[in-house]
Amino acid sequence: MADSARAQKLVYLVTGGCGFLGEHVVRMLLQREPRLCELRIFDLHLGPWLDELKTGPVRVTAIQGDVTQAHEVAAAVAGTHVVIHTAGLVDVFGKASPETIHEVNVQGWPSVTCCGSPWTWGRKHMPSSTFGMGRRKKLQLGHSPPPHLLPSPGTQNVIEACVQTGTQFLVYTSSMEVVGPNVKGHPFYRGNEDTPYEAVHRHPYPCSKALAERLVLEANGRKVRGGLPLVTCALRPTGIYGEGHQIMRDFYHQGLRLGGRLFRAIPASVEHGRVYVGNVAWMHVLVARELEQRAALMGGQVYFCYDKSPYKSYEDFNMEFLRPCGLRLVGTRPLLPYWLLVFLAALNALLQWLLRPLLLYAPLLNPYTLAVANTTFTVSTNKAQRHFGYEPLFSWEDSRTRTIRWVQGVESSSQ
Ligand SMILES: NC(=O)C1=CN([C@@H]2O[C@H](COP(=O)(O)OP(=O)(O)OC[C@H]3O[C@@H](n4cnc5c(N)ncnc54)[C@H](O)[C@@H]3O)[C@@H](O)[C@H]2O)C=CC1
Ligand SMILES: CC(C)[C@@H](O)CC[C@@H](C)[C@H]1CC[C@H]2[C@@H]3[C@H](O)CC4=CC(=O)CC[C@]4(C)[C@H]3CC[C@]12C
Repeated sequence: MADSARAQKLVYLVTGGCGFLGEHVVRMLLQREPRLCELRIFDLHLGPWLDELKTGPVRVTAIQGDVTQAHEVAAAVAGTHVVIHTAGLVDVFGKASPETIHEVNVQGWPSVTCCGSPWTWGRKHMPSSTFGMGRRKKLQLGHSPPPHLLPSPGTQNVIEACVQTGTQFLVYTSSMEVVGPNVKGHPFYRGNEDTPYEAVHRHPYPCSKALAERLVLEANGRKVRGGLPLVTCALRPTGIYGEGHQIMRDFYHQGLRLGGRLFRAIPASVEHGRVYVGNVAWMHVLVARELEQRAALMGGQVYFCYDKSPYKSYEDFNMEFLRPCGLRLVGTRPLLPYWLLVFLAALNALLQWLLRPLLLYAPLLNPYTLAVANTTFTVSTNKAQRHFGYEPLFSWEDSRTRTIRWVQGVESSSQ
C-alpha cells in the first residue's frame, strides 16, 4: 500500500464475513486494526448482527453478493487495500453438489478436477511436494481451459478482482484438508508446512480447497492495476471450534436427543488438531497487517493455523465443552466394531441418495466423516511465529470457557 494509503487509513474486505469464522474476523478487525477506515463485509447471507457494528468509528459496509458472480466481486473489491477471503462452501455432509462446491470454492469449470476420480485434474495425484511446501509453483494444470473460458469461478473471481481493481493484498482461508487426511488414511502426526505427505484427495471439499489454495499462491507476484505486485498467502486452520460452530451445536442437540449421552465411535488414540476461532481470526488480522512490510518473506506462503488447544480425538475434544453442559460420552472405546461403522456410514450415504428427491438427509456419520475422524491429523510448527510473530491471542483455558459459555446458551437460544 502506498504511504498515502496508510495515512488515509485502510479499506478491508472480508468475503464470507457473516460465517462462523468470518464474523469473528470482522469483529477482531474492528477491535484490533486501528488503521481501518472502512470494513466491507461480502456474503451471500447477511446477518442482522451487522447493524450493531454501524455505530462505531469505522464505516461498516454490508454487501450481499455471490463470489461466483465476477461483477459483484469486482464491485466489492474495487478501492480496497486488503481482501480476506473466507467465503466458501464448507460441506462434507453431502448438502451441496460437488459442482456447487467447486463453483463457490474454486471455479465453475465442470471438468475442473483434483485427483483420482471425476475430480481428477491433470496428474492423478498431487504429492505433498505440491502442497506441503507452500512455495510458488507453476500450476501444473491438466486439460484446463484458458481462464477467460472458465464460467463464473469463485476464488478465481476474487483473484481477478484484485488484479483488475488494483488491490495488492489477498489473504485466503485455506484448510488443513488441503494436506489431509488423504484418501489412504495416512496419519499426519505433529506435521508442519514442509512435512512430506501424499496429499491425495477424492472428496469435493478438500479437492476444492486444494485447487483454490494453489490458484491463490500461484497468483502471488502478478501485477495488479497500477503495476504493483499482488501479494497473497494462505492460512490452513485445523478443525475450528468456538462460538458459532454449527457442528458442535449438532453434537449437542444429538446428545440431548439421546438422553444426555453420546456414544463413542472413534478410538481415543486418534488425535485431531483443533483451533479456537478467535485465534484463527487473530492470525488473519495479523497476516493482513504484516503482509505489506514482509511481502518478500510471506508472499506465496502457506501457514498452518493452530493454537495450544490439546490434541485429542475429535469426540473427546468436543466433550471438553459438552460435558460441562451435561452430556457424557459412553464407552472408553468405540461401542461398535469399525466394520459396522463403515456399513452404517455407507447406509447413510445410500439413504441420502435415495431420499434426495424428497428431503435432505445429511447425518454426521458418512464415509468421509468417518474416515477423517479415524485418521490422526495434528500439526506442530512455528512458521507463523517466525514469519510474522503469531502467538495465540486466547489461551486454551479462555477458549474453552468461552466455548462452554456459548454451548450453554445454545439451548436457551433455540427454545
Ligand atoms: N470450520 C472449520 O473447521 C474450518 C473452516 N475452514 C475454512 O474457513 C472458511 C470459513 O469457514 P466456516 O466459517 O466454517 O464456514 P461458514 O459456512 O460458517 O461460513 C462461510 C460463509 O461463506 C458464505 N458463502 C458461501 N457461499 C458463498 C458465495 N457463493 N458467495 C458469497 N458468500 C458465500 C456463507 O454464507 C457463510 O457466511 C472456509 O473457507 C473454510 O473452508 C478451514 C479450516 C477449518
Ligand atoms: C460420527 C462420528 C464418526 C463423528 O466422530 C464424526 C466427526 C466429524 C463430523 C468431524 C471429524 C473431523 C471433522 C473435520 C476436521 O475438523 C477438518 C475440517 C476442516 C475444514 O476445513 C472443514 C471442516 C472439517 C472437514 C471437519 C468437519 C467435521 C469432521 C469431519
